[in-house]
Amino acid sequence: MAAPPPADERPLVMLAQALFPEFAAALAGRYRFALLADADAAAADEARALLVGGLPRVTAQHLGVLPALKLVACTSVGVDHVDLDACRSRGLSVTNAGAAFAADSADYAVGLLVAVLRRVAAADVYVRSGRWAADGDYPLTTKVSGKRVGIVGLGNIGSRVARRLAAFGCAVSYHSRSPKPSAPYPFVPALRDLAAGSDVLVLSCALTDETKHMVNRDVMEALGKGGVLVNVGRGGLVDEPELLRCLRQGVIGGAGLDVYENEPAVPPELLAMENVVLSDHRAVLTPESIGGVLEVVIANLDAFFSGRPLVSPMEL
Ligand SMILES: O=CC(=O)O
Repeated sequence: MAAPPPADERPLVMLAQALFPEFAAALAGRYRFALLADADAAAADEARALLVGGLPRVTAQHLGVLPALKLVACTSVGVDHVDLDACRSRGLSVTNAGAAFAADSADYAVGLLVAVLRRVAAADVYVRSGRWAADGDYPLTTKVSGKRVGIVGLGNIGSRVARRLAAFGCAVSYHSRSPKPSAPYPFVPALRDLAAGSDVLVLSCALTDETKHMVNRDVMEALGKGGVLVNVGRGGLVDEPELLRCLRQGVIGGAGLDVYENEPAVPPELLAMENVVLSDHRAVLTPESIGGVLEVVIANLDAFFSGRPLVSPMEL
């Protein structure tokens, strides 16, 4: 009689949603997977780790069907899509992408800043539509080098934005929950004051109950009519209807937006504004960064299942 097949000893990892094929291929040798939406009771009872790929909403109810759960491993930097209160009260560990996306996000923030101040996208449309030959040069735009830039959130991304802009001769200052003793830039305790002293405000902080709608009319009025808002954090950091009003009324001068409050919905009014550069929440996404995140996820899962300290645990 043939011997029974050996038991599959790979640990089970529950998936909040299907993985990118690259992720699935790289992890399949080490782990078994079940998809939360389809998992049977045995898998739900067994799973000690939940892998949250992308930004699907993970509620207390989702967590509640996984009684053995100890780890929520996210592939993103921001974890506002996960009910962190529920994780805290269950004593779950949560990990994020660490610094894997930071360079790409910082590069992109600087790209948006340059694109808005120098009207790169509008000039591109101008040339493509034949208006250069027909109507003459596109109007003059604004110099980037030497601008005063206020960075909101001086973490892995914000600190890289600061370093890049220092090379442009920009005067960088920042606002965050608390001053960073090692940062060589002035800390500004009130966001309104940071906006008042900046030509450009770059948002690179997490979305939390405290930071939701932190950029309100008052902050935009302080930024002023020549001021530009760049957001590579989360749409919810900004009161979006107020942003639309401020752009329409010329309260601020422009915006570079990679994120929105209700993605993938983009307020239609933005589409017609020449002083606004838009993209589809892609600041973090390059094949190189995705490879880096894969390494962080594998390192966290391997550490968890072998009882070693996690690589990128979040403070809850
Ligand atoms: O926005 C992307 C992320 O948080 O990783």
